[in-house]
Amino acid sequence: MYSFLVNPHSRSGLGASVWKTIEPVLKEQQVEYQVFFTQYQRHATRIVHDLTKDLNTHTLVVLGGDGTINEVLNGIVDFSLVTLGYIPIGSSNDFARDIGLSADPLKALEIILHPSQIQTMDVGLLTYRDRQKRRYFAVSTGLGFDAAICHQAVVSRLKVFLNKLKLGKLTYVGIALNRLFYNQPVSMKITVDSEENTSQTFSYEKVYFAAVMNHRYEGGGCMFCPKADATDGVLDLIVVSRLPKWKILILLPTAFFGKHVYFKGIHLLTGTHFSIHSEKALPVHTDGEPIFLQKDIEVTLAPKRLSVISK
Ligand SMILES: Nc1ncnc2c1ncn2[C@@H]1O[C@H](COP(=O)(O)OP(=O)(O)OP(=O)(O)O)[C@@H](O)[C@H]1O
Repeated sequence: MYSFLVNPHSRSGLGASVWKTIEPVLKEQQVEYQVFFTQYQRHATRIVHDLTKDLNTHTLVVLGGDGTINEVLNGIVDFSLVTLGYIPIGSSNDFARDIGLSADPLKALEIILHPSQIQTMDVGLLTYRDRQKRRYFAVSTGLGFDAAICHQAVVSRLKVFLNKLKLGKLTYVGIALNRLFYNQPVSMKITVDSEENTSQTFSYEKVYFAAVMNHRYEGGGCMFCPKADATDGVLDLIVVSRLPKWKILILLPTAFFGKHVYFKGIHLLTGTHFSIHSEKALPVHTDGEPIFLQKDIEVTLAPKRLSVISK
């Protein structure tokens, strides 16, 4: 039995119309399925928690964007009991981009119904407020400028307008320029635990953002950590610091090709646990979904991995 989680609101309303093309195929192929439509923010988490708390195996199929994937992850009671299928219809789709999932909903559905490859993927775990609060992430979590863009995108009318023109990705470019102008860089102290159980602390001045990535892309195709691999058992960190704003304007387009790594001021590290302390409270996101301002976050890997239909 397939359980479909449909965010009708994804890409400003595309979700509902895509479902209308998916459902006839399921009926025609006599697929056993149930469907849940999300009605409000974080509803997907609640639905998935209720579904998976029976501790049976489940195949969950998400029709939405990275934000819906994030909400679904945070509802799963035991990752090892779930197989995830994904029909990417969001604005940024960074999770799908790295796995190479088809952007054509009917092709993606065909793969989900007849999979030839299931990948076991790492899941990231963010904790904050002295580990009292936690959120899983599929793609990345970040503190600073990248999260400020996500915070702004949630309230942006620009996103709705550009999504209607099928140019949703441009939302992030427009908002990035705006945030770059207003956000001031800060100092950060970052402790990284490596795979070999060594721990090192680094201090950075004038940091625009620090992002811990499980996949290579965030922000709608920026390959911030070109070596990130969601199957390697480690997380990748990027810190962007000590760069004049005009240089960041030049750097950002190069990040679409992973060429930003050659700029002085880009720091890349890998590890299994990161403690990040910022001089000031900054916006935080997981998979593009905003979390209130934080000064201290910790990022690590969830103890269990998730099976994802990839081909
Ligand atoms: N019925 C609903 N009405 C309003 N918002 C909803 C509804 N269902 C889910 N949401 C919210 O929609 C937000 C965005 O969803 P999603 O990530 O699927 O699409 P997107 O923003 O277009 O894509 P991306 O995250 O890839 O940019 C999530 O924060 C989710 O909580």
